[in-house]
Amino acid sequence: MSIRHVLIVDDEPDIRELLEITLGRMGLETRSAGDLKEATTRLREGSFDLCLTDLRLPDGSGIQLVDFIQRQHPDLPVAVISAHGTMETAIAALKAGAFDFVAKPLDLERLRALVGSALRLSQDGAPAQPERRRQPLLGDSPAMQNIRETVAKLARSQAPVYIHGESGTGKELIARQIHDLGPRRTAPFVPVNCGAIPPELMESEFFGHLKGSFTGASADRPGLFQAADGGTLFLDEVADLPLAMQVKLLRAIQERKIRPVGASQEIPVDVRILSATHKNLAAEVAGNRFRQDLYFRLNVIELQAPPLRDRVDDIPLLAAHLLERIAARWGQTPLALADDALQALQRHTFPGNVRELENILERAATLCEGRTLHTTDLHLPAATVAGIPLAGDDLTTAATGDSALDVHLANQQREAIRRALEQTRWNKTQAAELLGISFRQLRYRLKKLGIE
Ligand SMILES: Nc1ncnc2c1ncn2[C@@H]1O[C@H](COP(=O)(O)OP(=O)(O)OP(=O)(O)O)[C@@H](O)[C@H]1O
Repeated sequence: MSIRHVLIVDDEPDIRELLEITLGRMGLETRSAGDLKEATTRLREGSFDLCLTDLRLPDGSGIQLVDFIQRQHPDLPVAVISAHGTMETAIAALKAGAFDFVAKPLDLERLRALVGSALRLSQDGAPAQPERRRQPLLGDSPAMQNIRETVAKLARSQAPVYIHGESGTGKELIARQIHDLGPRRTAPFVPVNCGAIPPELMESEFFGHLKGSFTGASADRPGLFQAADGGTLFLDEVADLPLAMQVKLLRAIQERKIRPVGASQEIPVDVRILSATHKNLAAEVAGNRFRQDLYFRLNVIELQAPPLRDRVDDIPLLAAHLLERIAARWGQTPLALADDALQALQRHTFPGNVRELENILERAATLCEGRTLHTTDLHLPAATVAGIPLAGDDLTTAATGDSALDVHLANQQREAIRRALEQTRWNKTQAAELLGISFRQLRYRLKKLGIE
């Protein structure tokens, strides 16, 4: 491989020398600059594979350099060196697009790991995992444009990102994009639904186990951390982790080491952690259901996935894309969406967000006889069709009133739920998914509407 070049920016000669020696021993060529002005000159003169900059420079801040590199040399990864106790500035640098940060006094092992990852980032043209076609994160609304820009910046960093948003808003898709656009893209992206693992199997699922370590452990088995080594572990529904597991997870993240069940030795792992939940994690912390120390670890950077009802302008594009996806699955040409149907969709409140839109279109495409979907094909709630917006997702409030419209709406809901339950042979989890609502919402509605 050709020699890689690193630009070191620090005003302290001792630190510059330490970095030059450490990186030199890694076989890297270094150039140094003592301030912002010199750094920009060096950047103009030569081409680099990595820039390491101090955050405090005599003529400005390292964040200014991060900004400059983002604009002028977008393919160059930049990592920042922060003085001890200036976590906030380090996070600001990550948000500005820095790849990672190391704290002073420098931990050389950590520095070497950082440089290794950064150089993978600057290696041109590393393809994403080949077997999976990347799904785009669609939407032209300002909120989605903002998310895409932030995702592109966060992809270059190593920071943990916590994605908050309602069910079906695209949290997993956002996490995948962060992985796919970053230096870890050639390694696995491993999503795990923390709420779906039985508590007694959790430790073994995350950390693996050795043969014979418990009844049923008939062979050595690697865990999710090993599966994601070099890549990204996406902890979906992270609020559902039991407290005992939260302690173990925090340790694994802090130490960057895990111990498989039944093993006596710890093994090092290199995993970037992304997490998400539809719950309010801060409230979970306040209610003592989620450990504050783990919350701070996961939530270095927070991203909000906006609900679909707050970006109705995205619905036409999303609907067209989803209809194409459905048609491709069936080997057919996509159905068209009539104006009346589009308008009805834009009035709907989408408690299940993009996933609900997908389900509505899939159901409509299955049942529709022609090549164009009209409002009636969508089976939306009567109030939506009639243009009567109902607050939030709670259509069930309608069932408590006495008016003819209330009764009519309650009947409509009862019918839709019954149909979904029949279609899924009374599997409530699947029925909820089909209806684009959460399991809890379905249970609540069943009770409220008196469905046995
Ligand atoms: N902006 C988007 N562009 C294209 N497809 C999207 C977008 N947002 C969501 N989707 C699609 O909607 C579906 C749900 O998305 P995803 O699973 O990422 O949501 P989620 O927020 O993780 O859901 P949950 O909270 O239930 O786990 C997926 O099929 C995804 O591809």
